[in-house]
Formats: sequence, structure tokens, C-alpha cells
Amino acid sequence: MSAQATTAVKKPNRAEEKLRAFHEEDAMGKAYDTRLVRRLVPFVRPHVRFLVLSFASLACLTGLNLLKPIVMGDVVRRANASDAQGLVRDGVYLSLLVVGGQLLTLAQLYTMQVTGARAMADLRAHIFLFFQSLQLRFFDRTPVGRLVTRASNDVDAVGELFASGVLNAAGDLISLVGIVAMMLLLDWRLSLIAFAAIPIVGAIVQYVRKRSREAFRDIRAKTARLNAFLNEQVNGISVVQAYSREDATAGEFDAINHAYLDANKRSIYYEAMLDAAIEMVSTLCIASVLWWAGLKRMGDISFPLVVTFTQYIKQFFEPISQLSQRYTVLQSAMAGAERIFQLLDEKDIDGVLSTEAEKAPEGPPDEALALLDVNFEYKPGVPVLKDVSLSAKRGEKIALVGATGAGKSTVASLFLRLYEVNSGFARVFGKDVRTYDRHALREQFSVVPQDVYLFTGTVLSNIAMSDPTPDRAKAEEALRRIGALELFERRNGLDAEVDERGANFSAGERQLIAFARAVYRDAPILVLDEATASVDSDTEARLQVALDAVMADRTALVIAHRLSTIKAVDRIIVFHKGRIAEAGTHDELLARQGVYARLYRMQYAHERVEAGDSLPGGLKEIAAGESPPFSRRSV
Ligand SMILES: Nc1ncnc2c1ncn2[C@@H]1O[C@H](COP(=O)(O)OP(=O)(O)OP(=O)(O)O)[C@@H](O)[C@H]1O
Repeated sequence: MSAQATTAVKKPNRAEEKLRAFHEEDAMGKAYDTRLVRRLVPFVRPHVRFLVLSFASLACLTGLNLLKPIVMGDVVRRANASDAQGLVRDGVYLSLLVVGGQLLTLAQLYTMQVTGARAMADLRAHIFLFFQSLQLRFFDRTPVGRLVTRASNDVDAVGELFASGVLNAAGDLISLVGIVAMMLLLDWRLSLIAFAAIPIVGAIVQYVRKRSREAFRDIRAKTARLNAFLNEQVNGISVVQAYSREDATAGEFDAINHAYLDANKRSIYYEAMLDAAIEMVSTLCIASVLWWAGLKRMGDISFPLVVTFTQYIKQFFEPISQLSQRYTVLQSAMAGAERIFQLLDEKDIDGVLSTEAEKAPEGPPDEALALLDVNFEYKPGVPVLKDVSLSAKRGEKIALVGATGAGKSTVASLFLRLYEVNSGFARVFGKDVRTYDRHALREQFSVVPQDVYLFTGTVLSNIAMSDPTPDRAKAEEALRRIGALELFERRNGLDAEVDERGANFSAGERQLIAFARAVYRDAPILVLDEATASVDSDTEARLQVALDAVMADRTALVIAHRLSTIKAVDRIIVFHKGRIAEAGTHDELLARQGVYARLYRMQYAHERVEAGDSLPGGLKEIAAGESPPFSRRSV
């Protein structure tokens, strides 16, 4: 282990603390929980025909295995009697048993695992659809790593029920009963010698089971931590490299990786211990039977009987050893199922307003957007919007301005119902947003968000993402309208590949694609949240002209820091610490000499300094000493 890792182990580091939540949630439940099994049934039911085939094969296989020792004993008897014909017949029987057994094993494993793979694919799809129906509030408080673990590792843990043959435990039990019956029928005294080993095996299994269960729980917790850490660090790799945190991060990873390795080593140790112990006990048992047979100088115990009996003893310990391993898998599957269903029971579902809940009174026919006395907080006790009321008529363009963190983007999120108001109402086209079907509501909006997110694919698939069948001509037209067609044509146009998160495009190019995406969608309301923050001044000027055309017959909500970009809107609403400080046109607000006028003057002064102009008296000081309250994101 590296030096950093050693330090990291001693002192809980940032990742350790942040990921402790995974430990806490990772309680190992019961090994078998009927409630959870019942909830898994709907995912297995559509594939039940495979399961029936599997159990039928298993029953036949168990029967065939019980016959094998008898034939072996017969082989010895016929060999003793030099019965060549009988030996040939036994050879044929044995071959049939082996070939038949292998064919049945093949059928049994295949059908069982196909059932599991299909059921787990359905479960994963269900979880993914469920993620999409959750409100953003849920994702704010849940680490991505945990959600990824739910849809991957936890589903895999449940799938192990099928893959590792836990359900074959039914077959194990049947064969155990069959073996015991056959042994007793053959010779009850030899059987008693074999059964004397049961308490010893029981004690070993109990000792190992408890410890391997803890090791297993630890592995699951450490897997979740590993996933969460990798997810965060890979996403933030550019920052890690820029701030030369590679060594520190490697140290943190080393600690987490070693903890994972240790948990695995413990689990491997106990599994190996169990295998070796059961093998030893079974060999001792065989030795005792041989000793007893020798002591009695065979007497009424024949040589073929001893051979048959030792074969049964071997078969007797096999399911016992497997039962204990399957118990661990069963327990981890139940823990996985419990975590999955806990997630699926989540209440933050993005639904339609229930009929009893109070809804906003209907708005006037010409109203496009309205907030009525809205209060909102992301986290309880931290108000973000306070008593906010505003409205925009159809076709009206309004701008929201205010300092960083004043609550402007939050207003847009409330209209799209990405978050729910705590009190008051949000209305779109005169209707409470909660009375809409969420798709119908969001179809009213074209959004250019502050943080553009591109998906792996092509420029076309990203521009036309609102369309199940992307229309090339329409996407090209969208790029042309925003004046960016030429820029993209230089790099393979609409077919240019987009890497994960659009990493192979500049921030400005990503913003242009987001613009084209909004134009393509062609919705009646346009939301531009700092939409030109990442493009150069030339591109911005061209965009502005294009935008005026796009906005012409639409309602628009423009969020901007650069006040020069919003002079032409119909109304400007100024936010200050979550409240509306003032509202009016650019000229009205300047004339009022309030917050907007002050902000505008400061920004104007700052721009003049950057441009190298001389400043009017008084503004020089502001420009030199005071940074503008609006952050400038463009260069
Ligand atoms: N998902 C979230 N969870 C918790 N708090 C949040 C969340 N999103 C925003 N906030 C907080 O709400 C406040 C308002 O955020 P919002 O993004 O609306 O501000 P804004 O005016 O758009 O700021 P900016 O100009 O920087 O984009 C901020 O204090 C922010 O920290």
C-alpha cells in the first residue's frame, strides 16, 4: 500500500466520510423474506415456462444421480464374478447415466439462467423507467453512485438466485432425502457412522456462515463505495488534473480499494475453509466406514456394498456444502431486493395533481406564464423564492435578472415542474402546472439551459432529441436559423460524433447545439437560461438577430447576466435574494434609479474598462475596485 494510502486509512478522508451513508444503508436483512419474493414474482412470471422446464430437468437429474452408485456397486460385483457381459451392460448403463445427466444439466442450467437473465433485464428496465419518473428533488439528495449500484450490482445480486443455482436448493433437498433413504436401505449401521458426522459439519457450517455473511455484507458496502468514488473522480478528472490532485486521489482510491480487497479476501478465506472442512469430514466418514467394514472383516458387508456406500457418502456431503454457500447467496439476493424495492417505494414521483389537492384558479386566456405568491425551498429551512408573483402574456418576452444565486433559474424549473412549489401556484397557459400530464406540460417549452448536456451520439441525435424520428432537414434548418450551420459543416455537420457529455465540443459549440435543439423543438414558450454565456461576442451578436426572429411569435423567458442582451425584451423582472425587487422596461427601470439602474451602470463601467475606454467621473472607482454583482461568464 502506498504512503498516502496508509495515511488515508488512519485518518477518515473526504471520500470515507461522504460515502459512509452506503455503510449505514447496507444492513443485511433476513435470508428469506416472503414479502420480497412476492414482489419479485411479477418479473419472473412472464418467463415461468423456462423455470418449469428447469425444475423438471432438475427432478430427472436428481433421480439419475441416485442410480449411479447402484450401478457402480454392480460393476464391482460383476468384476468380482468375472461377468464380462454384465460389465458391458453396466458400462452402457453408466454411459447413459452420464450422458443423460450432462444433457439434463445443460437443459437445467440454461433454462434457469435464461429465466434469471430475462427477469433481471425486466427489473433493470423497470428501475430505469422509475428513475425517469422521479422528481429532481430526489436526485439532489441521492448520490448517483448509489443509483447506479441499485440498477447494476443489486440487480446482479438478485440475479445470482438463478445464476448460482440457489433455486436448485430444492433439488439438493430432494437428493439429500433420496440419499439418506438409499443409505438406510443399504445398511443402517454404516448409515449411522456417516450420520455421526452431521453435528460436526453443522458446527463448521454455522461457524463459517456467520463470518462469511459479515464478509459478504462488507463486500457489498465496499462495492457501493468503490462505484461512487470512481463515478465522481472520473467525472471530475479534468479538475483533479488541473489541481494536481492525482496523488491525493490515488491515495483515497488505494484506501477504498484495499478495504474492498480485504473484504473479498475474508470471504474467499471462509469459502475455501468451508470447502476444505467438508471435504475432510467426508473423507473421514469414508475412512470410518471402511474401518468398520474392515473391523467386521466384511462379515455381511460385501465389497460392492462398500463401494456403493462410499459413493453415497460423497453425494451426501455435496448438497450440504452447497446448501451453506447458497444460503449466503440467498441472503445477499434478499438484501439486494430489499434495497431495490426501497428505491421503488420512493414517493417523489412526478405525477399529476390529485383531485382533492387545491389547484390554482384558471388564468385569463391571454396568459402564458404566471407565478402566484410562490414560496419555494430546495432544502427545508432554506427559502429560495419568497412571495414571488409574476406573469407573462402570450407572445410577451420577459427577462429575469439578478445576482448569482438570486433564484432566476429556479423560476424556470418551477414552470417546467422540475420542482414543486412549497406554497402558491405556477400556471402555464392559464392552467396549474400540476394539472398537466408532465409530457404535455414540457412539450410547451423549448429550453436552452445554463449547463448544456449533450448525449453520446451525433450532432443530429442531440439536436433532434425531442423527436423519435430525427428529421435531418429540420435539424439543418435549426442550425441555419441560429447562424451555426457553417461552423458545424466544417466538422462533418449533423453526422459529427458527440462523445460522452459532449466532451469533444467547446462550451460555446455545446451551447449552439442546445440552441438548435430548442429551435428544432419549436415549442410555444422559449426559456433561455444564460443561453449566450459561452459564445464569443461575434457569435452572440449573430445569435441575437436569429433569436429575435425565433422569439417573434413566441413567449420567452430570458435569464441573463449580461444586461446588454435583454434591452429589447418587453419587461425586465429584477430578483434580489429570492424576491422581486422591481419590474419594468429597460428605460423605465433606468429612470427609476433603483437596483437595476445601479447594476446596469456598474456593468457598463466594467465593460468600458475592459474595452479600454475612459470612464465618466465616479464610475472609474467602481470599475476599478468593485466587481459587478452579476457574474460575467463570457470572455
Ligand atoms: N438542486 C438544488 N439543491 C439545493 N439548492 C439549490 C439547488 N439548485 C439551486 N439551489 C440554490 O438555490 C438558490 C437559487 O439558485 P438559482 O440557480 O435559481 O439561482 P440563479 O439566480 O439562477 O443563479 P445564477 O445566476 O448563478 O444561475 C441558490 O442559492 C442555490 O444554491
